[in-house]
Amino acid sequence: MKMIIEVTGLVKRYKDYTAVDGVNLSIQEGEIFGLLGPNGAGKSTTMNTLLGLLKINNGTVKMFGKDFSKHAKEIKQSVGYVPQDLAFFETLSAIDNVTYWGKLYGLRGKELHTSVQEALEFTGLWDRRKGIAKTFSGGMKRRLNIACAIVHKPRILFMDEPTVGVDPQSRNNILESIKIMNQNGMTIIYTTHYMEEIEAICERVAIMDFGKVIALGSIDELIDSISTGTRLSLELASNTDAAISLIKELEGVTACNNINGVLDIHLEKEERFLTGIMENLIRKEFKIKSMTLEKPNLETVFLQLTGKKLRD
Ligand SMILES: Nc1ncnc2c1ncn2[C@@H]1O[C@H](COP(=O)(O)OP(=O)(O)OP(=O)(O)O)[C@@H](O)[C@H]1O
Repeated sequence: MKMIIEVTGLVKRYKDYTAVDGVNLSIQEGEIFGLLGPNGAGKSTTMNTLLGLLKINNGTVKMFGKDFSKHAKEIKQSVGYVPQDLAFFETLSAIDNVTYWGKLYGLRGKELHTSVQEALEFTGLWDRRKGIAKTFSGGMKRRLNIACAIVHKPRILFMDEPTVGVDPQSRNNILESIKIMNQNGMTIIYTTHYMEEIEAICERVAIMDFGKVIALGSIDELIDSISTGTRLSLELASNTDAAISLIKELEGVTACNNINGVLDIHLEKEERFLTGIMENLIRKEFKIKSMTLEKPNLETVFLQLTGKKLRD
């Protein structure tokens, strides 16, 4: 697998405060790589150092196999950036904004014209190309932000929380377009504190907290790495306490408590333990009124590693 970004021992300090503290990352060409972490974890700072927007205090960054500090100008030609804050001119039209960014990246003439049209078509803004940016809805502004970032057809696209403040439909549109860009060969680095977005689009993820990468791998690998299993909430028609005695004895059950009349059951990971509980309850003629199942996810991984929730 070809590494398109290699980061070693990255440190970034703001005066005395260490915002990025010895980060190592290897990002493969063609993947959608997620940087997940709570507010202030150091995701944007990491991204901004990789983009050369912030000077690093220590460590090395290589992109396309080249040392960033020596080949910054050349590398930047093949990199795009969708910043967290909207980065276009409010008083210009969509087409003028994207053309401006295309020119900044050195596009001219027919190539510029075609690339601008493609970027606006891809983001669904071609029909509104003459509209002034400040009159656009939140979702359209986010899409314009993306169009400006991809006009020069970068090989790597950094996206810093590109769905902040958009409605669910626009969010889904943005996530779908990221998948299409990726299928067309673009490597995407995506930061968010929404675990659901990472689960929807990313192949691998680095979880950050206090400037450090505390876990790195595919979503399945990270979930497999923790001991927390499935949690089952079960409401029975009657005989809840009798059910507790039964369930506690079953294989794979690590805890079973009565919380306000609802059974809170913690299970080891395998599916067969859940089947075992159901079979036993039915055999003993317990009547189930309702049940919910909570499988471990990236939030659980974060909780187990740090003792806190992603969005605390
Ligand atoms: N210019 C700055 N000067 C001083 N401290 C800063 C500066 N920028 C960021 N920080 C601090 O560095 C830490 C990491 O910030 P950063 O923006 O990288 O986090 P983040 O994970 O991207 O958070 P968010 O999800 O809120 O964007 C925070 O504690 C933040 O307050």
